[in-house]
Amino acid sequence: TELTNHRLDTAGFEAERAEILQSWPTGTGVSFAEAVKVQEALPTEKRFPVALAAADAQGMTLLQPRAGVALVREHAALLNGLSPYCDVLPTTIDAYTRHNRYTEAQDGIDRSRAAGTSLLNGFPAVNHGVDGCRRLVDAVSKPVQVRHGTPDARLLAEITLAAGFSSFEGGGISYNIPYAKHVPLERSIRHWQYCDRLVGRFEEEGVSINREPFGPLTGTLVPPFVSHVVAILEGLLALEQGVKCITLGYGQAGNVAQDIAALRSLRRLAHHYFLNAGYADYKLTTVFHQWMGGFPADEAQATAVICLGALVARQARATKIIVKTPHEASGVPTLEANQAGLKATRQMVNMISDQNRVDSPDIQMEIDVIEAEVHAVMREILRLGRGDIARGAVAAFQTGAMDVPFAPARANLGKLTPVRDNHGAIRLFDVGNVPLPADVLAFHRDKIAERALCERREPSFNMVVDDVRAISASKLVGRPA
Ligand SMILES: CCC[C@H]1O[C@@H](n2cnc3c(N)ncnc32)[C@H](O)[C@@H]1O
Repeated sequence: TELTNHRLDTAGFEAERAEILQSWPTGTGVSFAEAVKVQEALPTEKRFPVALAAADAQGMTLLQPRAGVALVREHAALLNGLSPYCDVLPTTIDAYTRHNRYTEAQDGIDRSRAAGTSLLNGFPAVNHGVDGCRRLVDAVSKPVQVRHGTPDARLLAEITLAAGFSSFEGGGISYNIPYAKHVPLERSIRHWQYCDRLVGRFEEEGVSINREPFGPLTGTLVPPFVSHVVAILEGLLALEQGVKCITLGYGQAGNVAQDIAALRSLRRLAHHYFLNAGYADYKLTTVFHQWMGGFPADEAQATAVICLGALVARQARATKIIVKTPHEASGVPTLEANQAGLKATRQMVNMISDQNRVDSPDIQMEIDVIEAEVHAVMREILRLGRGDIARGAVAAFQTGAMDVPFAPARANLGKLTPVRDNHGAIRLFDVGNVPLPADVLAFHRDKIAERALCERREPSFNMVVDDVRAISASKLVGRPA
């Protein structure tokens, strides 16, 4: 049946559920009635929606690391090592599981056991099953979220939610375009309607589960409007399936005014589109991801990047920060490196929290530009989808009206090309087929011309390449050698 943005019907959902739970042996351990009981038994200090609502009400910013290792006991020990330095916990899922390659994940578990150390780049939750995941949730003392990159996360959602995880990251666009190559967008959006419907079913039983679309996308010079449109679409798709607790995200790009503007505009735009679509019964929070691009290998320099992200997130009053580590350039961080990133972030957040928010004309100008861009693209999506945003999203990626820079997916056109301006803000070197208004295009052109003049070189793809490498080379703008 054709993809539409309508709540999945019960019969269809149940039929699909039976099929999903048969797709791997651990699926047979899932019972929805039992899952509701496990969720109901969670103490409030282990509920993600409660932590988010409290932080939002008090204007606090929660710290969350990423972390995931192969075996239950080691992963629990890792999370308990991080817990004193953060407010909410992750469980980063391994790459095999993200592509439903559970046989290889099992092999990774067996080899990790034999080696006495994790040989996977995350926690293989599907293979550990409900029992293993419940042991993990019982072993920690803070809310735990599933963080991954899975186009088909249906079984992962069933197992982890049945075990007491109370937040689930991802979406049908944000976990396809940056994470997959050959998965049709219709398919991943449809799979995530299932995940959102499952969360909606928990909500109907009085159990709230947080959903967090993946904001940063490719994390490489992504213009704020591009990630905002995906976030808003995935928020709308989730609301239609009965999700009530939504966190929308944004990945730090580097220019302080633009990043603050991006986070503030994200909240306003989301409410605008959610309310316009007729939803009112939801809780919205925001998450700021510290720099997602290339990191300096030097740990002191990497810590500076982490601190810049902490400052901006707190200035923008993000509800949550995803914290990086000084090992970002090398791979899966050690416990100590992860703790270091959290401690530096906490120090910065504390020092900023007592201060008033900085405001500047730059911030409002960036907000105006982002809002004009988001409205232009959302209008096109609604036109292409004849009012249906699921169909409109698919069509927009086909025409290039939506286009994520440096994305691997075949579903993505890849014509839009970003570049930094003279102050490091993300501008458009090539707008591709994105239908932006003429005055906005002129704004981008002028800002890039300013840099070209200053660097005495023509705007070119060399600037883009220089920018992609700049922060690893301890700069923001990729100045010519
Ligand atoms: C959004 C995903 C990219 C980020 O996710 C981090 N990441 C991936 N896997 C793990 C892991 N197993 N433990 C701690 N961090 C991890 C990377 O470093 C990067 O920052």
